[in-house]
Amino acid sequence: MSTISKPEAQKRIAELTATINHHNQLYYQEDHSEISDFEFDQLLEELIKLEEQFPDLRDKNSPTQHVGGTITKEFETVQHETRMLSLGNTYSKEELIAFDERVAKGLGHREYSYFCELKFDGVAISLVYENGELIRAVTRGDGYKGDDVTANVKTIKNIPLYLAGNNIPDKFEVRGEIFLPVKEFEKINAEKDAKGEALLANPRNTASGTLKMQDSGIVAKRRLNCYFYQLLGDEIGVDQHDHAIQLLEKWGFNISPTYKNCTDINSVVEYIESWREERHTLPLDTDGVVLKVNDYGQREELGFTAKIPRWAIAYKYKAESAESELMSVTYQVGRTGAITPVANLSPVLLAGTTVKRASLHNANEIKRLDLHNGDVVFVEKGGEIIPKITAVAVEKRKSDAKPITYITHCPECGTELERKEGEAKHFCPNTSSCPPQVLGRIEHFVHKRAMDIDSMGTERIRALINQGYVEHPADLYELEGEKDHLLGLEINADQYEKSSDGYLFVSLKKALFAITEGISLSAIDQYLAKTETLEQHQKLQQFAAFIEEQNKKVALNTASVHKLLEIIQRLPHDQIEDFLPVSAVLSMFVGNQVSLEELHQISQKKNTVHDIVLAFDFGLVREQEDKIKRLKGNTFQEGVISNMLSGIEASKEQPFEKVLFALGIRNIGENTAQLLARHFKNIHNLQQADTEQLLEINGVGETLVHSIREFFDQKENQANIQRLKDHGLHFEIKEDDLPTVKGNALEGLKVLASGKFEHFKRDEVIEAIAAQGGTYLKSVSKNLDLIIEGADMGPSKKEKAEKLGIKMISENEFLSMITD
Ligand SMILES: NC(=O)c1ccc[n+]([C@@H]2O[C@H](COP(=O)([O-])OP(=O)(O)OC[C@H]3O[C@@H](n4cnc5c(N)ncnc54)[C@H](O)[C@@H]3O)[C@@H](O)[C@H]2O)c1
Ligand SMILES: [Zn+2]
Repeated sequence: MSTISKPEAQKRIAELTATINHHNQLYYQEDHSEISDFEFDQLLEELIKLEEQFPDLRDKNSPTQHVGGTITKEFETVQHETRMLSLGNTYSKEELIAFDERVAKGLGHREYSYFCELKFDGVAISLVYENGELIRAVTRGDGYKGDDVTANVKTIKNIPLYLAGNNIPDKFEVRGEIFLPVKEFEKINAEKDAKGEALLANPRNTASGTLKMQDSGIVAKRRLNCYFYQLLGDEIGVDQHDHAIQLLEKWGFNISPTYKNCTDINSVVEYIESWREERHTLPLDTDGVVLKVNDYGQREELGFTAKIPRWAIAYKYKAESAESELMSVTYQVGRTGAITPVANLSPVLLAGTTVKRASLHNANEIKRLDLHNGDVVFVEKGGEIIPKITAVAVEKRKSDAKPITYITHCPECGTELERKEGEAKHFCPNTSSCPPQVLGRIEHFVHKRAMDIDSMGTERIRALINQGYVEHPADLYELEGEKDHLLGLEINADQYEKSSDGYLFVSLKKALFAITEGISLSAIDQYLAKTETLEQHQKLQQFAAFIEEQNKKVALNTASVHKLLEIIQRLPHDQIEDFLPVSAVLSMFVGNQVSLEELHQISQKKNTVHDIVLAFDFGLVREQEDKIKRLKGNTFQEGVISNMLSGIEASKEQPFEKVLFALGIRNIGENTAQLLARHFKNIHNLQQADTEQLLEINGVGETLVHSIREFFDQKENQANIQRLKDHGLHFEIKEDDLPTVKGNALEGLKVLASGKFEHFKRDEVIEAIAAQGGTYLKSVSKNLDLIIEGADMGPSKKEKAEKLGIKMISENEFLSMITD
């Protein structure tokens, strides 16, 4: 043990306490972390050790003495009947064995076994059931009392609201971990990315934030899930954990099938090892293994400390770290114009996947790391999905390595970048014609929920933008006239990439395909997959051996590869993993008609091979043309073009509310667009509305008023609306767009609507019921007169309604009732 004087210890304890409290507050209250779990656990461990060394310096409020969370003011506070504890944790096998020795000693060396489960990385929840019905769901809070989040938890599909079966105790409590499946998390982020919104950091924080939302409707959409791991109650009739888990399974609770009973610590270690990599295939994030003494009697003998049980411990997997080389920094322009620097790395294997890139977030991060070209860096994949660079091996830096300098101009459109006071990110201010920003606008416009134009995926839109066909949505309605030029236009899928200096690169795969003969794309794909972790020049060198294996035109193909290698040598150092400079490849095909330097320069201004070739007046023979064709991306074909054009034509029939949403006015979502469309009936009224009139509408606030003003104040927007109008889009409401009809079809009736509806949103059904003289009730009870049954109405609700003999009608029956 290190020697530290008492005053020093006192000072350090105060520091650690403040830091840990700060991170706890962030983690539990704000669903955000500034340091990794490992770093956090190390701080806590240091504090525990100091307090052990100087027991009289241990404050009863120390973070070592209570669980990290607290309750909030937003929910009702509920006292837990049994305290919700934390778990001790360790990252080392030695400590695991030490734990086992304490258990053995505590039990007087009698036989015992461990129940092993994965440690699910989500949010702890306690559910109380009475008479087979879920009556309360409470968060862990400070361990003694938590937040009542019942309404939110009830929206989680596989949490049973009612239990069916025999011998279910009148009252019991079950605990588990609410989580967001990784797939759902990725889906949410993909949607956010498409809208140019900030991405969520990880599934745990997202789950935690979701559970604390005030609107259960939004919670329901997030598709949370839950695994259960503990059963509590006076009359549950089991005295072993494995039996309790089996009971829970029988009663219909969701149990992760990954658990295992282990009779000694060695098989626990085997269990841990068997899941170290395999856990990445599970539907949720896990960060370790929890082992618990299986027998309840033995648990009681071992007891608890202030914060953790002595009969259980969590073994946590340390985030893996790997060494890699920084090849280059490229800059991505988001759909909102935000610039994100990306580190291109030599590929390394990390936590089950090959990593080639790491996010650098912003200029501050590059400064913080003091990144230089060619640096050897450490990458880590923690709770976050995208790997990050944690440090630089400065001692390995070459003496002539240049520091990375941040770009000053947008790599997409050349506009000078801006950075607002107090903001970390740089922005491209050219919202109207910077290609990724235009892309964001067009993608939003054609979206299913907006103008609903088919056959216009991201790549196709990008192609149309990059090649100057589309800048504003109104341009779409003029594509018909360009029909002939569209045929054969290159769709530059993922095969191109721009280097930090703006040079055009093409994928290695396409390049190898184009320079060789008789070797298929899929064979090249397989070769690249096999050599994934090699450095790029090794991939190229070993490709010669692969050519021999393929045994097709060996001499010719080998010569081509050598020539390519030689040409690449002559170009500047900039590298992008798995991409090659287009100029290098093209120069192999066009012979001496133009110099490599000239080609390279032009590739800085162009976005596709097609564009570059068009820039010269080459005299090419058939064979050369064929080679160039092999290098190009997919092109627009007849069928796609006609689908696209008829989709564009059909979109003219979209109602005003969809058009309004499609315009992409900031802060006008789908619902707001609908609200405004129905209220103002046409775009003219909306534009003329003064602040007061706008604020009168329920759901419209200052921010929205500002966005509306800002939008209409721009002349360009006015002009574009006019163009869209000229093309026949609807800028006023048609009366039959309105579903709410006044009448007395439900006079005096108590009505509930349940499930999903085709023609109504949640509050619209309620509105429609009220408009017909009915009273809306929230739950199924014998007071109800009528239930309108939507799709996917909860089975337990339905069963209860049937039992009570309440009349149920379908959405269509309801529609004809109110329109008669
Ligand atoms: N990065 C940060 O800033 C920061 C800040 C605070 C806390 N943290 C992290 O939060 C955790 C500490 O919080 P804690 O006190 O909740 O401890 P813990 O999360 O390590 O352990 C207790 C919790 O584990 C959960 N759990 C998951 N699977 C389980 C299973 N199979 N059986 C039993 N329980 C299971 C339960 O919700 C239980 O409440 C640590 O992982 C710590 O690194 C990080
Ligand atoms: Zn730009």
